[in-house]
Amino acid sequence: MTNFILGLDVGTTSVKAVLLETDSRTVSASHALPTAADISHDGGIKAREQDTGRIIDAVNRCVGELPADKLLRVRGIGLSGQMHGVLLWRAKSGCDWSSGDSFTPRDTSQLITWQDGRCSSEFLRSLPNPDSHINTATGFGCATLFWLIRNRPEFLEDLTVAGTIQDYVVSMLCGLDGCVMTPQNAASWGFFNTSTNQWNESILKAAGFPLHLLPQCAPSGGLAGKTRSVWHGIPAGTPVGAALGDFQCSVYSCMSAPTDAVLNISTSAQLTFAMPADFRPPDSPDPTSSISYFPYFDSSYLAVAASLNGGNVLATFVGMLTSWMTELGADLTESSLYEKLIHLALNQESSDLRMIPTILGERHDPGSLGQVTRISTSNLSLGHVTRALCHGVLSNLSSMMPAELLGKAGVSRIVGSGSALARNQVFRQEVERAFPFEVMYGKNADSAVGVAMVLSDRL
Ligand SMILES: Nc1ncnc2c1ncn2[C@@H]1O[C@H](COP(=O)(O)OP(=O)(O)O)[C@@H](O)[C@H]1O
Ligand SMILES: O=C(CO)[C@@H](O)[C@H](O)[C@H](O)[C@H](O)COP(=O)(O)O
Repeated sequence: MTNFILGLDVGTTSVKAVLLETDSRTVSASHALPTAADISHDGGIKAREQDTGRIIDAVNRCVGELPADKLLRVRGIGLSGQMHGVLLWRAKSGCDWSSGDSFTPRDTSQLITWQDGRCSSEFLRSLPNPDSHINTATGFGCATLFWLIRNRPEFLEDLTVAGTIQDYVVSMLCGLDGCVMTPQNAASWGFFNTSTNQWNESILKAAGFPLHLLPQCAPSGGLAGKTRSVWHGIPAGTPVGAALGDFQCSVYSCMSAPTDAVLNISTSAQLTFAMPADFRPPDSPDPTSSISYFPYFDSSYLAVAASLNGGNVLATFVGMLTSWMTELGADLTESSLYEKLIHLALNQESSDLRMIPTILGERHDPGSLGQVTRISTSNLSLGHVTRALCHGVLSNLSSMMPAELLGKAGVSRIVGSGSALARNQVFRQEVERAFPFEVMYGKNADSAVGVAMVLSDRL
């Protein structure tokens, strides 16, 4: 009888769930749901937070949509999700299982995400130098926790455990008292040395960081525990993998040769290729470099241009138009707006309007925000603007990781993944124009499939 692995990706915009057949390694069922979890804040500290209850509600609904007979035959659960972010919860009371075969969050904070901008450059300069090759940026878990200790110490009083949102789900499913984190997610928090796979404990301690909030480290691809209860029909005692990074899992789902680069566009965007097996990163970070080296599996690394400005650029434009239309008394759903904008931009093959769409800055250059230039009377249509936005996202990525660099690394093909790329043909056209390589689009190429494959390969 066929068995399945459940793969779940808790993204910034949506939750994706897939059932992967263990024998054939094919996707048998899948479902995605938006989390609609953003909490609005007015200016001030540039906070970007999400409501934990809404995210978990989307996770539960998404899994609940999968075929019940197949959920009974799930033999392993893998989670990936948005990296860098942090939420806190109270040990032993982080969730409530009393409603039956699913859980709801109880004593938790909101999720402070990778898009958070509260750590200014001045604040980051006040932090100790890490013993890590990865530079600490705003939105990184350890930087956010430092900010909370210094600015909102009361926030940490009753909450005793910290992790990413995907680590939280794993802990709740397994009924763990603490948090288990893989190097993939730990590296994304900063102050973690990927050569020794250890936190910078002495550096953090000397700077007054609450060491008890550092998760325990587990290998990427290893197990965190077993489900403590039946969950949507999935039997109690089912093995659960320690959570992985969404970026590494999207690569796992579709990189089939060392000559492949992977381009993922979801809320953010990443262009990446695998470093040779013997590559070891430098001892210290280069804060001005647009390329970083993130741990993959078994001491290997991926070189990545991780852009903060991907599908969210278009989502912000759609959000802006929606609110303008509301103010003007018109009404159009977001999905029909996407459809119309994409259609209009496809009819506008190119534009002389120039958009630098870095509305969140970039980690290597946080001060460089978006710009629009070459505005004329003839390039103000929605087709021009949408085309220029999509072109700008790809130009920015190709400036962070130029084609020549990819060529020198031996790349001969780009594999596309992520739903923003899959759903937007204008993005796909711009990828093909930005890079002189064959571009192919992975079928089912995304993080939920990747994390299920990892578990299936390693269980
Ligand atoms: N109806 C739509 N048509 C085309 N693109 C869309 C649509 N809705 C959302 N998107 C794009 O998808 C992006 C989110 O992709 P998703 O894979 O859900 O993100 P994440 O994995 O970060 O949660 C948005 O930022 C937006 O660019
Ligand atoms: O910075 C990196 C990797 O270094 C990020 O891109 C990482 O993948 C994060 O998880 C994303 O920013 C969030 O992912 P997504 O929701 O945009 O898919």
